[in-house]
Amino acid sequence: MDTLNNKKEEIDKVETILEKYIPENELKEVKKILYGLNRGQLVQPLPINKEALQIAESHDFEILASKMTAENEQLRKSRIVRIGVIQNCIGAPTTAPVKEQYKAIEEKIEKMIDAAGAMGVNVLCLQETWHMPFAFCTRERYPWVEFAESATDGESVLFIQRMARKYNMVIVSPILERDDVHGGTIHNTAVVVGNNGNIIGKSRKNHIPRTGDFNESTYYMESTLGHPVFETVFGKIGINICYGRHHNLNWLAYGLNGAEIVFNPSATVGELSEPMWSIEARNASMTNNYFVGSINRVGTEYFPNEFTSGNGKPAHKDFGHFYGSSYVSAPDGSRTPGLSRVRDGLNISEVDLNLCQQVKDKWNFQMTGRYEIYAKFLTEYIDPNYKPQIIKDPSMK
Ligand SMILES: NC(=O)NCCC(=O)O
Repeated sequence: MDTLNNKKEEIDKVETILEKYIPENELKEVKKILYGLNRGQLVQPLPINKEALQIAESHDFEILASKMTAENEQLRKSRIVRIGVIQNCIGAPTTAPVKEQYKAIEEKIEKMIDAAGAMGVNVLCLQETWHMPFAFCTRERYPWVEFAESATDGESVLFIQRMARKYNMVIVSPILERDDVHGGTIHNTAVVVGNNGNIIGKSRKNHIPRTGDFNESTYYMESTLGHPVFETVFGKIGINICYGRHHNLNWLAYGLNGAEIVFNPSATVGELSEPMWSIEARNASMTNNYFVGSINRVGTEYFPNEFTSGNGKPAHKDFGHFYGSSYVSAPDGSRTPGLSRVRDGLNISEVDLNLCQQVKDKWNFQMTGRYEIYAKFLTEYIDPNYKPQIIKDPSMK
């Protein structure tokens, strides 16, 4: 069997279908409802230059670009940054030697970063454990743990540092990390590389899934690093890795620590989560008043040995289809179109970070949030003797 990519026919994207079947004037209204408005108008396309288009065309990936604006202020200058998110399928079968698999992905990513560089992207994020297949369904150790690498001088980290330096770009690089200082333990980590190629720090996955084939707790534990926000020359950045997007308090913590952009590098499949994909991160943008870059891998990855999900269904060799659809959502509730469900792609958004404070000043969630009552509630709730506050209708038997 071909262990590389899509075998089943998958639709490319919802946007193409809407554009194909809905008349132009009605489409505008539909888009307003589905994608929201940025300062009273649909999120506008940003012109893509020739160089970036050529790279995308000759290396067979999609490139999208949008623009979201903020009001001009009297005292603060606009803070325009270009955010990029990259999605990709693996580059070689999961049965190829580890080094070969890594190199095949690195080659693709290099071209996509070149295109981001040509478009003047300032802050870029790759998908969850971008340098390897998402093999955590298998529960096998080898060869998958051999992809794990040091967050300071691993092969992919050195590569990303080179690219960051080349394009004066902050790059968030989500990897499988091997922590040699702590007994060679493995973590699901995002390394934050500054625009000078320096390592600013790292964040780790806070919530490890316990659902379906996502057997990740076989490999790594929950982060103990909190909710770090990295202050960079292009804004304050947090990283909420994949399954953390189902946890509202996780999103909240990055917001309370001052994030202006939160990335959600993910690996998730159609049947499990696709209806939730366009809602959760966008909701987090609105309620916490920051931009979110949501990234999901593409393709179907086949593994050599069968595994089960513990749900009575037959054993199988793949997770299902990773549906891509990476997009950026804004604090005002608007969002960009998504990338393809089946192709590699780079989605760029030019944004004004001043929008974060402007939306805070409009909605006042930070003034109306009752953090003290939630803190009290949670303190009581985690007590083993907690009694739920339920008032029962006395007329019920
Ligand atoms: N990678 C990962 O955490 N996936 C879990 C599935 C999901 O959250 O949709």
